[in-house]
Amino acid sequence: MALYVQKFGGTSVGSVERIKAVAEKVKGFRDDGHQVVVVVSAMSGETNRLIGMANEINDEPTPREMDMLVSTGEQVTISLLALALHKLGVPATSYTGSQVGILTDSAHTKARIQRIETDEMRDDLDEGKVVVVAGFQGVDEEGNITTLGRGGSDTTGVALAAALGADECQIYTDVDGVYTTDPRVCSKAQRLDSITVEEMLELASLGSKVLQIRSVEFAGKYNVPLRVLSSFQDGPGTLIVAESDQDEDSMEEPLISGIAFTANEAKLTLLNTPDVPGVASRILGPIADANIEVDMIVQNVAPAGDYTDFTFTVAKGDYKKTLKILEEQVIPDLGGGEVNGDDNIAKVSLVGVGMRSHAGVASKMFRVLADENINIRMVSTSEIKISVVIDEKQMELAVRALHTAFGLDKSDIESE
Ligand SMILES: Nc1ncnc2c1ncn2[C@@H]1O[C@H](COP(=O)(O)OP(=O)(O)O)[C@@H](O)[C@H]1O
Ligand SMILES: N[C@@H](CC(=O)OP(=O)(O)O)C(=O)O
Repeated sequence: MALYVQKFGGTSVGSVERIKAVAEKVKGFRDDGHQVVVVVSAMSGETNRLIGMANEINDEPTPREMDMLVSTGEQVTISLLALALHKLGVPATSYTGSQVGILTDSAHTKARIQRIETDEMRDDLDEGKVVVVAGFQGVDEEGNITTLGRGGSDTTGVALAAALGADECQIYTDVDGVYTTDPRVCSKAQRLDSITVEEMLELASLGSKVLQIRSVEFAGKYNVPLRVLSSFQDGPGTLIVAESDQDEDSMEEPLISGIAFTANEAKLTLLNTPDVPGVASRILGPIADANIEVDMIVQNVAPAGDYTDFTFTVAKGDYKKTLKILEEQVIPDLGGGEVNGDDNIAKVSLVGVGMRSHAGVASKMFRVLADENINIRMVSTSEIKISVVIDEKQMELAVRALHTAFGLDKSDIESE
């Protein structure tokens, strides 16, 4: 007998028929003698619908009320799934995050889990019940409902699996695993049997939507066996593994494991800023004070005592606010300069632990993009990733060209 935490995403519970299909799947595991805790998201589109209504009423909604509102999406699906399980003769009880004891800090809309009470879940499991938990939500010390950030049900799933010491956390979604890149953009993308925690962290943080980054962090930190699978077809999915657990066959790692991309950033350049100590902090300080996260940063080298350009990226949603801070606070403070902004950019990233031991990945990447006439505007690297910023309209072309050039296309692998 194993204990599984199974998380079903929005598409997997997107209709009454699909909820019934999830109930059948869960019943199958229980009939095989396993204990199951199910975490569900809201029906696909529901969270956006709720946010849209709030924005129609108030364009600056308070985070506490937003959490109160958006947490209702998951309350619908937990009860419907419990009812579907009852209909199949399976005893099941549904719980909101607050009822099940998912305690978080008070950072509304991006709360972090601090503690999970497991006693009630364990009692239910021991009584042979399926436990159905609302993903994406928790409760703070004062009893306020909180949410964990978009895509947060993945994190609920992995956190519950860690707290319960589950044998595996299974993330059921609308693709049958983690692919070399988003299969919706590149039809030649192929499913990976396994991927390391580190690589998955990079892919998630660089835009691959398949897992929320914090769920991967949790899995790494608490050693939770984590698998991504399809809700709609059987198959082994993709196992997220610690690097040391990779099997012998994969010792000769591929150079690149995956390609991530996002069009969700904007670029800002301060031209003609004085090149003296302290300037970077005077530019980025007010931005940090406004709680805006900065991603890539590039400062041009200037001759001593001269002027320089300073470029950085922020989330597209923070673009206008950042522009305003630069124009109204930073430029007057620096006593000069000019702002240049662009929110039609995309970031494309190659990720792979194999990069550590191979030179020349960046130069090959740049050559492939040059051959496609794609201009690179910014570059950033780490030990296992290279990211470039390019024009948004060339994003998909870049992803496909790089996918082919780095030997990731389906036909390349199949013919090996
Ligand atoms: N490398 C990747 N592998 C698999 N899917 C990816 C990848 N990058 C992006 N995706 C996208 O992630 C989607 C699944 O995530 P999401 O829509 O959040 O699912 P859910 O609603 O089940 O949580 C897929 O439909 C796919 O388009
Ligand atoms: N419903 C929430 C939480 C979530 O995780 O959804 P999904 O599993 O469909 O990505 C959201 O839309 O962000």
